[in-house]
Amino acid sequence: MFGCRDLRKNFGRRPVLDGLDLTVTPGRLYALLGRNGAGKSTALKIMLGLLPADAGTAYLLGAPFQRAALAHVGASIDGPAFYGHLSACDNVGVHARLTGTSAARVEEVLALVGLGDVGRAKARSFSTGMKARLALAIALLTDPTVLVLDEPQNGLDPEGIIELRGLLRDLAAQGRTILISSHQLGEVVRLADDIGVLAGGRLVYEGPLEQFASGDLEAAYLAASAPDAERTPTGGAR
Ligand SMILES: Nc1ncnc2c1ncn2[C@@H]1O[C@H](COP(=O)(O)OP(=O)(O)OP(=O)(O)O)[C@@H](O)[C@H]1O
Repeated sequence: MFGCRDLRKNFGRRPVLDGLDLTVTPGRLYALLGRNGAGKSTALKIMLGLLPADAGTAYLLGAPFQRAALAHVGASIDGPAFYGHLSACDNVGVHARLTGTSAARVEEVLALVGLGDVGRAKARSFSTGMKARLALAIALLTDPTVLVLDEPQNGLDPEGIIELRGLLRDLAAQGRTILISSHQLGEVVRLADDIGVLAGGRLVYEGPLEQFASGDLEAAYLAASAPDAERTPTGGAR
């Protein structure tokens, strides 16, 4: 299992995560949704061991989190970080050397994310969307079974979003476990199988996207994700 149970995290006196339970099903694309500042990045960082929790348990590969399991995880959190003076190829190459991945795989992932033709160009010349693709290439480098992407659609144009959707759908169809975050339901509606809506430090809904609301999805999301919404469990909500 990939997910967490009763995760709690305060920054100062402010609870950001307040008993978060989350479960990502292999082979299904899970989008963690929540407004700006809801705690999505915090949750992802704790689940990847980048930030300590105050309480609760993160699970990776079916067991409580252990650093060694990260060898099976590809992630892009907190936006792309690159060496601007290096080419796309060399940026991915740095990670390839660190992870013992072949040079052939570097070319392969660059092609996979649509950067095959610009591999020699310096990363600092890249648009936001190209940088997002480069971050994805690095995340995919080790052919991970678990993929975690913080707001992967940020900066992508409509064509890029369609390509990302195809790529992530293919990866999910191969049985991989995929968790992405987003603050906009509209962005994930055509991408996710399952969603978790984070508000008030916990999930107010977790389950199949199509069961989230019968009518206006956006209105339902805005109501569910409002920080001051009344937290009364209904239907599939928790
Ligand atoms: N290291 C930190 N120290 C103090 N406060 C923090 C820290 N990291 C995050 N926060 C606060 O915790 C809250 C949740 O932040 P987080 O980045 O997890 O939200 P998010 O849902 O990912 O938001 P966004 O959609 O804007 O990326 C915010 O109020 C943020 O200011």
